[in-house]
Amino acid sequence: MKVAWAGSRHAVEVADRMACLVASDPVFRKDTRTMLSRKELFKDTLKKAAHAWKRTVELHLTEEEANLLRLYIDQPGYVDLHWVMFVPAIKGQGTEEQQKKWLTMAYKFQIIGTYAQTELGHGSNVQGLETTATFDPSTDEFIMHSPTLTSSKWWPGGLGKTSTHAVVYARLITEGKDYGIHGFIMQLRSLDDHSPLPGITIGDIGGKFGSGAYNSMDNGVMRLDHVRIPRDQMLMRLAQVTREGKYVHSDVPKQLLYGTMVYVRQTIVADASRALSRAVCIAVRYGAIRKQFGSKAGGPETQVLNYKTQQSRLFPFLASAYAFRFVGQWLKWLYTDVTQKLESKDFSTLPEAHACTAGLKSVTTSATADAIEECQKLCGGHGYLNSSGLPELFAVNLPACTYEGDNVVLLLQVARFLMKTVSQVASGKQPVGTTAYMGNIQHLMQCKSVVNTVEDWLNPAAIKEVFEARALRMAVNCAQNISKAPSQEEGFSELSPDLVEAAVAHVQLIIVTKFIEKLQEDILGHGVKEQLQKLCGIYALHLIHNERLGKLYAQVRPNAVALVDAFDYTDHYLGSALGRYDGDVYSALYKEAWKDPLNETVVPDGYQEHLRPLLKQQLKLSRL
Ligand SMILES: CCCCCCCC/C=C\CCCC(=O)SCCNC(=O)CCNC(=O)[C@H](O)C(C)(C)COP(=O)(O)OP(=O)(O)OC[C@H]1O[C@@H](n2cnc3c(N)ncnc32)[C@H](O)[C@@H]1OP(=O)(O)O
Ligand SMILES: Cc1cc2nc3c(=O)[nH]c(=O)nc-3n(C[C@H](O)[C@H](O)[C@H](O)COP(=O)(O)OP(=O)(O)OC[C@H]3O[C@@H](n4cnc5c(N)ncnc54)[C@H](O)[C@@H]3O)c2cc1C
Repeated sequence: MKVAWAGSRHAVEVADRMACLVASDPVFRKDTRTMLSRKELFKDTLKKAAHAWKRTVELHLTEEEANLLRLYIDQPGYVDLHWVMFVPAIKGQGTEEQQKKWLTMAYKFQIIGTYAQTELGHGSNVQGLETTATFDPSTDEFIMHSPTLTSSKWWPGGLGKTSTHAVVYARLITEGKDYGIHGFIMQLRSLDDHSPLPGITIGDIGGKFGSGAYNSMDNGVMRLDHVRIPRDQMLMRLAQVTREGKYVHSDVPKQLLYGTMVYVRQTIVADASRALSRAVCIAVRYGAIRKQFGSKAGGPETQVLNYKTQQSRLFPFLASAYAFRFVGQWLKWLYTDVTQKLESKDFSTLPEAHACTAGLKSVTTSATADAIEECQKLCGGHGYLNSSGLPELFAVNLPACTYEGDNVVLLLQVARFLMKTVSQVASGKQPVGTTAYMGNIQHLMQCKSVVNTVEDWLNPAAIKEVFEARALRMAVNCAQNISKAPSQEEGFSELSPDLVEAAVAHVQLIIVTKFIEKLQEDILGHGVKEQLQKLCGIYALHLIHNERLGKLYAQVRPNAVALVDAFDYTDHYLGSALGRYDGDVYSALYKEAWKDPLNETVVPDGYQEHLRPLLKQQLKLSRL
């Protein structure tokens, strides 16, 4: 099962090696992280990042190994933005010459970069950004400026205190005309003393939800006051400004400006499955250790994992973790495929790649955030302790519903793609890829489900048909209602809640389909495929019909702990007293409690000033 989860034996081996490297290095300790002040936490993040880079160089780690090392360190920081957004933005939007110049420095960490798109006033509406980049032909420079308070860059990770450079998104103005949003490479801080360059006001935007968690990241604010940069720092793969100030568009679609977001959304699906699997791992393992109530005859107490209510709340998450993992692996393939096509100037699959990444990012991150919260409840009181690992896991993953595109905004993008496809089907065009099922419109609009029993839910063809019919009928229904509205725009707006539901149904169909396709591969190991079939059935059935699932849960229960062990997480990475591999939960909780700074003294600070006088006064009064 470990191989099925990781994707290959090689993937299991590399992941194990990197996880152990992190777990055995004292610099990467994280058990007291939630007790650090913001300043201590930030410094700790800088230390870990520098140490990780040192180890990467010393051990000549490959890119795959270095990425895993960073993952297992498990502490958001500026390096994430550098590798996940700054470097890909230059790769996707820079010319070959620009890539050579900037990536050479970025790969050696001679510069640290971030992705500065969002502003105080606009995040979702990228076309509404206000920062300007005005070309000055007299000096061959762009003047980068924040004309209003709301144009202040706001949120970019690493911007607050760390980044020396950024890809800054701004409205390009040349020859008096506004050509809309483009990317520019800007140096922000001195490479000698790290002070902001003239005209740049920069800082951190302040503390965020939860202790520890995303507070390790210095999300930043930046104002620009007529800062000049050379013309060749405009990212020029999509469009160029000539020496004379002429705007020239390349023969690539302008949507490639959003390419970095497509890339990151794809990686976020993998992050979501990992976060969900961690929460499920904690809740399942703890559920096997925790016992409450016994039989009336005074027999042994029951493992809480044996309660049917616990299973019906928890096993759909276990199934979802596997479902998201497999769809994430497929999405990575889709992204690689579309990138190769783009390189040979085939842009035909770009809309589908956008819809798939946007939709899967939305559905998986929303489900994951909800599931982590529920896992906290599934662990009872102890789940609420920081030492359970769940509060921090929740706080770190909750913003994934917002960053890289608010989930509802992205689902509306999927809906727009679906409405277009429905109208193309109506005019006789055969849909392809993940919308190919829409071509079967006659049958799917009328067919009746053959699913009656739990066993039917293990029949892939039956499952697929149910999901296809549901998704298609919801999409067609929306399209018909939009066509009755006074205008397409008004109809879309009025029906947006239904459109979001139709988009979710389409995305769930993709997830179910990819799970089924996974089951058609050669899967080694005794009983592995059978367990995965049951999980696939649970994933599909819990979305459609919450009844009849008990039988499947009972079949999964004997292997529940093994199914979470297959995630192959070290105790260091899981970071949970409740989810420990050895099950020694109570000693761990007890030990963790004593690490809290409040326990450094037996009598707390503040006793002399506030507690003692109060108690003495009350004592005096009671004696009167
Ligand atoms: C423990 C450590 C973990 C490490 C993990 C690290 C990860 C990093 C962590 C955090 C980083 C977070 C970084 C950020 O958040 S960066 C900022 C991200 N911002 C957004 O995502 C903004 C969302 N908004 C948008 O994407 C767009 O504005 C929009 C909603 C898509 C609307 O755009 P616009 O107004 O231009 O467009 P239209 O709706 O009119 O669409 C025009 C056509 O373009 C097509 N389109 C839109 N987007 C794309 C795309 N990305 N790719 C391809 N095509 C796209 C759209 O479908 C329209 O096409 P049509 O044919 O219908 O005209
Ligand atoms: C932790 C974190 C890290 C981030 N890192 C970065 C970074 O490194 N670089 C960067 O540039 N940005 C970053 N961001 C910003 C992030 O990308 C934006 O916050 C995100 O895109 C959402 O935009 P918004 O904040 O403008 O939300 P808003 O658009 O203001 O959303 C507010 C509400 O309005 C709704 N809404 C908005 N538009 C519509 C619509 N058309 N139809 C229906 N409902 C709508 C949304 O669903 C939401 O409920 C980060 C954000 C967070 C939280």
